[in-house]
Amino acid sequence: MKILSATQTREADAATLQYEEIDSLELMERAAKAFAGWFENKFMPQEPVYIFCGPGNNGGDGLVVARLLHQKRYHVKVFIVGDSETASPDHKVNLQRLPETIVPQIINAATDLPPLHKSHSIIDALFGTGLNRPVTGLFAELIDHLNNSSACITAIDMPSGLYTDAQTPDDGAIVKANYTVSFELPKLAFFLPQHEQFVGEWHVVPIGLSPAFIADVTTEHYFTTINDISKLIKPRKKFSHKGLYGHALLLCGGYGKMGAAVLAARACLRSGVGLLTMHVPSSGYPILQTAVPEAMTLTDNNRKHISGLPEDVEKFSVVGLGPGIGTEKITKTAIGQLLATSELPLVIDADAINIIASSEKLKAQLPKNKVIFTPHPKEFERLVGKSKNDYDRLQDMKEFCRVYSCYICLKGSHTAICTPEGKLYFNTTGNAGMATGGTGDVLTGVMTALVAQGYSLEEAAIVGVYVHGLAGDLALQKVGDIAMIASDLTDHLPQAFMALVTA
Ligand SMILES: NC(=O)C1=CN([C@@H]2O[C@H](COP(=O)(O)OP(=O)(O)OC[C@H]3O[C@@H](n4cnc5c(N)ncnc54)[C@H](O)[C@@H]3O)[C@@H](O)[C@H]2O)[C@H](O)CC1
Ligand SMILES: [K+]
Repeated sequence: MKILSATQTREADAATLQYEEIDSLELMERAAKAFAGWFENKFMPQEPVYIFCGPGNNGGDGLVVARLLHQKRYHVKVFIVGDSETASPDHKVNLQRLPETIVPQIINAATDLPPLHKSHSIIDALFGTGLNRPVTGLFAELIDHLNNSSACITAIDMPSGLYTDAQTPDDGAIVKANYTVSFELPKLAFFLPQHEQFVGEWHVVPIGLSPAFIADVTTEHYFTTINDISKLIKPRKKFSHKGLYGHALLLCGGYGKMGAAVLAARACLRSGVGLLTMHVPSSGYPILQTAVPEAMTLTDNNRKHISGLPEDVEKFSVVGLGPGIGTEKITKTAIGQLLATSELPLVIDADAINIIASSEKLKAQLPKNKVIFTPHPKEFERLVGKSKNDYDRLQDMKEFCRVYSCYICLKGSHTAICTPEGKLYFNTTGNAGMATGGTGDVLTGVMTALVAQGYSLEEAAIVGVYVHGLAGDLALQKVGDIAMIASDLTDHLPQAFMALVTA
């Protein structure tokens, strides 16, 4: 699904009015109704609701929400900041439509700020996608007041003060919402880790923005949904044999880190690969043969580290490398040999990323359009460099993928997948329980298996990340986030793939 910019959201808004021949008041009513529906499911009518409205249509939404919640017997108080003479037309109309029993309180100075209590439920309707400068002055004082209270804050569309799709200047105040309920599509800002404290838990409610407009609009930014991903899943053929599903090679493991190889191998096998060969340091032989009997195991000449490659590397469909391998010189030499002699697609993780990051020569040897990197933020920094903020990091990632014609999956709460053309997909599965050792090794195994089966690199990257997170979400229901370990993900891959096939 597409992520629209603030400008495109406004255009979608206008297109919807035109196609549906409705006026903007009706769309505002729809948006507020969708928000109020969400709110009623979350908060009981007994709790006093304080709604803070700004001068634009976000404030207008707040006024409609006040009317709708009042009808549902919520105890609503409305606060309007500044001069309502300069408010947007739809804001003004909905101010008139408030029931007589709701008398808005005007905030003209800091002394007008109401005391707040943790039993209050706050709705932030100050600014939405129309924010066009950092929030300062009285608005900023109000935002500080809200942030310093212990009341629960729900933002309409955007946490006020946060730019929708660009870096917010440092001098602007931003609401720290517990929940953000946004209209139709999530905003780019929601996917960036630096905004977690402002956006809180985000939800999207549909308001019927024109599907035709959304289908036509061009963007580089996408988020993945179960429908997008299930369409990409390749059904198994009836007259199947293992030769149809590729032969993967995993170069993984080191002395004391053979578990990484086991995790990657099991995940690879649970993701549909036809055949799997492991190449591990020789001390890993009994471990792999015992722990993963389905995989074939080749041993390196070195006992502790990978120092070379198997013969006939070209017979494999894909190589996954990195988990547990360390950064010894001999291992670096082996990777150099792989890059110099093979044109196979590669899934590169962990210390293989660190090794490549440390050498311009190796970077220059990366085969074009054949590499997926799966770094966590530290590995990303070594590979691509340090970025000033999350937006710059997206630009830096696009630039790196363009220069080296590669794919990057930057792992995080919303893993970002970048293509050589600069397309960015944000993943929507996964949870904090997955922040534990070995889950990255599982991802390497999953993605390697998908490439082996003939998924394009773009498909393997977005499907792999999605199914890995979905396995984590399914595991969450059984073991919770605190006790979750990487093997729980592998154990839930079958259920995750089944969910995608039947979606
Ligand atoms: N398509 C949709 O999703 C719909 C969205 N709706 C809601 O409308 C807002 C956007 O409304 P808009 O009037 O364009 O902008 P805002 O309310 O966010 O604010 C504009 C208002 O505020 C002034 N302003 C901007 N920045 C600042 C600042 N830093 N300090 C002070 N004042 C500022 C600006 O000059 C304007 O006066 C969207 O988020 C939704 O909530 C519709 O209701 C339904 C369709
Ligand atoms: K808001």
